[in-house]
Amino acid sequence: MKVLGIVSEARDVNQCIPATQSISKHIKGYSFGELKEAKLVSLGRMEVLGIVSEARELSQAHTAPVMDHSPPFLATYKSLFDGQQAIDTDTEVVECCDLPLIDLSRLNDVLEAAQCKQDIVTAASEWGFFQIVSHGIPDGLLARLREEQVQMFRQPFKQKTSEKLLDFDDDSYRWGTPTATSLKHLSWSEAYHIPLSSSNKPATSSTIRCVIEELSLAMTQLANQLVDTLAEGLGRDGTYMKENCTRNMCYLRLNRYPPCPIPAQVFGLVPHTDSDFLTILCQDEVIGLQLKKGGRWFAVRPNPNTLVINIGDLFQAWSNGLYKSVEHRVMSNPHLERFSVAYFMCPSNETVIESSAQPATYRKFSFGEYRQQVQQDVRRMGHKVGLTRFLA
Ligand SMILES: O=C(O)CCC(=O)C(=O)O
Ligand SMILES: [Fe+2]
Repeated sequence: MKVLGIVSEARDVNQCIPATQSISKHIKGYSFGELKEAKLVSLGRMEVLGIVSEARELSQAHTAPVMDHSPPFLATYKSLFDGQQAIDTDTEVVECCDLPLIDLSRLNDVLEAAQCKQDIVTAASEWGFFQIVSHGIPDGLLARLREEQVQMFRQPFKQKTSEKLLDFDDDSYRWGTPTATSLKHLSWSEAYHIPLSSSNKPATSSTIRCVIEELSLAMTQLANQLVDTLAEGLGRDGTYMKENCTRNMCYLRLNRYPPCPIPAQVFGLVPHTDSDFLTILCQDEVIGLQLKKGGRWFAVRPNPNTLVINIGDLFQAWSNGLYKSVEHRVMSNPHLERFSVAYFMCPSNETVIESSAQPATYRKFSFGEYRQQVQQDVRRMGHKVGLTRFLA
């Protein structure tokens, strides 16, 4: 417990560092969340004290004014903060969990392939979430994207809101939740939302452009491979999905969760399910992602060496509820910033989602219809209702 005490001192010291440049970097590559969650009592006392004094030095060196790259959450959403309740997650006991881990290289081994496919189907049915290794996306490519992502978010806030991101769409930069009417609907995060259709425009020579192009090709290949396996598990083939979810229908979202001074009051990303077939998520080492399983919230232990896969609403409907689109959220963190990248596998608006199983749990609907309903619910009620609107 002594170490935890020291860590909390480190945490207080870290609070003084305006840029909050991940204390994880100063605690031997562990984020504070990990230290706390995993109770890494094996860390030597002297080592931790050394880190604390390093943090102190840093705090003194960083007496610069507050960074101008973070969005003005407190000022903009002031009316929501006045007199509102906390989101009340502090009273919940949230356990840490490891997602089922699947080594995709087993798919290429004649002896292992069938079991590997079964593991994917089981994870999609029981968890709606799993993590993968040997996924074919080069580590170097993911690292280059992360570098570019950090640079993009480090631009002054004004520049992010006023400048078009290269030749991507005008409104690709988003922050907070403009539709929020209460604190529980506000997300303390910023994002670049990039439709991959814009990849078809003539490529500029910018690095981010090239990285996104390369990554989206690799992600599409990976998503197709997963979809083939998951469709096979339903006795169907993946052709329908691959034909309708072409790369130019998909999205990439670059997320940043700035440190939040009032973490008990606001989420980093509000609880939601994804409105797609499948999401591929690449997170950093900072804890934050939580998912609901059996009515309880679990914190996903971050593993930057894996990619996280989660089933979206459309797959749940198409599989007649066999695969689960599970509610998830990101907790805000008072000290650490967090980055993630999500690839959303979406079909065209005209694509009709219909289960082949009988009796069907959901009526058939087009993706365009689903999207419109989600937007309408968010506008009118402040939150998404989702698939229950489409019960048969
Ligand atoms: O940042 C994360 O870990 C989750 C992001 C997410 O759920 C989303 O963008 O839909
Ligand atoms: Fe999500």
